[in-house]
Amino acid sequence: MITSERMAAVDANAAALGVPRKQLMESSGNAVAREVRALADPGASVELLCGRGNNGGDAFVAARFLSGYDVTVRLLGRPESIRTEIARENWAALGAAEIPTESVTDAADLALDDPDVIVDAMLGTGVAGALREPERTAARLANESDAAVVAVDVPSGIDADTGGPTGSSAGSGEPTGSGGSAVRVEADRVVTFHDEKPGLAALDADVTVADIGIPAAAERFTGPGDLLGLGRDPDSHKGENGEVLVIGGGPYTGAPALSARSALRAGADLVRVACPEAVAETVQGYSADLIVRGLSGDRIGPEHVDRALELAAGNDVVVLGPGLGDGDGATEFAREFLSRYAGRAVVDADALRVVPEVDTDAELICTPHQGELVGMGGETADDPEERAALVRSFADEVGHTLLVKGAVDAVSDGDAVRLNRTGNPGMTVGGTGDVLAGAVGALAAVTDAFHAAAAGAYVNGLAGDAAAAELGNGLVATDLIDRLPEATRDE
Ligand SMILES: NC(=O)C1=CN([C@@H]2O[C@H](COP(=O)(O)OP(=O)(O)OC[C@H]3O[C@@H](n4cnc5c(N)ncnc54)[C@H](O)[C@@H]3O)[C@@H](O)[C@H]2O)[C@H](O)CC1
Ligand SMILES: [K+]
Repeated sequence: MITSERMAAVDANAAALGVPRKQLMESSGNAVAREVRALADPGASVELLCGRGNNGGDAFVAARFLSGYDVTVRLLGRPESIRTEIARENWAALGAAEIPTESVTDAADLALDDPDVIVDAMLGTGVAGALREPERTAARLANESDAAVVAVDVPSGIDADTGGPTGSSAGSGEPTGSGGSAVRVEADRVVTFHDEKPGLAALDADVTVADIGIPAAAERFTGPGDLLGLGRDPDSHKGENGEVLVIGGGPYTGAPALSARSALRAGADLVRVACPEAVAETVQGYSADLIVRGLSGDRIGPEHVDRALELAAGNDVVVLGPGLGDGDGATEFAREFLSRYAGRAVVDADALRVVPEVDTDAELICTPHQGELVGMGGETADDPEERAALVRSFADEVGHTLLVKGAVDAVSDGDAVRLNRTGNPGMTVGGTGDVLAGAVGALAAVTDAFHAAAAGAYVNGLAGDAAAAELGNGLVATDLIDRLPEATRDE
């Protein structure tokens, strides 16, 4: 099963792996044509109802694969209004190949000549709201005809994620808000691409999943698609893009500052640091962009839990551990803090060891390297696939998301697993783990824990690769921070 949102991410990842959308559309169109061939012999009449997006583009390709059939390609809209370049290219290819096309803009001009097969390629996953005209009328005509109806990717008017009508948030199959009942194509067959869609199972249609050549690596590994949708809403206000509290420092002062600055560069609006008073000035000295809150004394200990919880309450995410040290008081603090905190937290460094034993309502993203993973009671292996399986089962066991750092990072929430290949040996320098924890913290303020961990690993490695390209093995952790804004851009 794959949601529309994940499908878009995987699509972008495939393009980054050298399999561009045009190639995918070619395979999609081919798969649609195969379905038509299975339904009707050559000579049969096939009406392709095409929208102006890529769903329509799939049908332009299908028409090319249907030589021997009496094909009509009917575009709902003017050719100039075809929205994507690849769909336009495939439309142009029809003309060049002398495959008959028609374009209809007015619903009143729509009529179907009793075809044997109708291909519904009006709307796929790019639909917004209930069907408009002329799609609405075309859907009615398709439903009234005796033809076998083959839907491309998803029947037009159906939300692929819910199975309900498009434009209804309930997705329950109930009519949409504007009074009229929702029109949707009642398909006999659906050719859907790459993987099953959650909304198709309940439909009264035969569903075929067509492999369109998206490599498994596009799902298995992080890629640029994992950043889609993480960009800022242009209308947002200060604080809406994430408020992060870093709790750490004491024996080390650089670590919490690195995490905090990283969170800012990865997109958080406000980042606060709670650290011992004795080092507060030093931490503040690293950057005027940080809001530093002192906790009495020179080490964080259990006496600071109340204050830390108070500070945490105003934030979306806590990053716990950078520079905390492994003293008994710090460990006790981490244990008690987590047992009383119920929000979302990234846990790193010396705070990791308390995770397996602590009883917490918090949602944690733990960022151990192999050694720390073993320290937590987890297992590791040399083979990356085996290691990924172990990370998955350990995440399931502890009930939290794990991001296990290595040459290839492994991320799992106990269910899904994603691997990250960005990064380079130059990043074994001190502080890059603090940068990662901060970046994941910033992302966890705007998306779910698993997505934040995967995207955080990806951007951290990408920033490291950009730094290494310029500085080789001379890179330092702050070089990554400087390159995070570019690495996190989602276009
Ligand atoms: N990897 C993939 O996901 C692949 C997908 N393919 C196909 O592409 C479609 C999705 O294409 P997209 O261009 O994003 O959107 P649509 O074609 O579904 O439609 C967008 C288009 O339709 C118009 N529109 C939107 N809402 C309405 C409405 N309520 N009523 C009428 N018209 C509407 C508007 O103009 C939009 O721009 C996917 O389903 C697959 O079929 C591939 O080709 C292969 C890879
Ligand atoms: K469709």
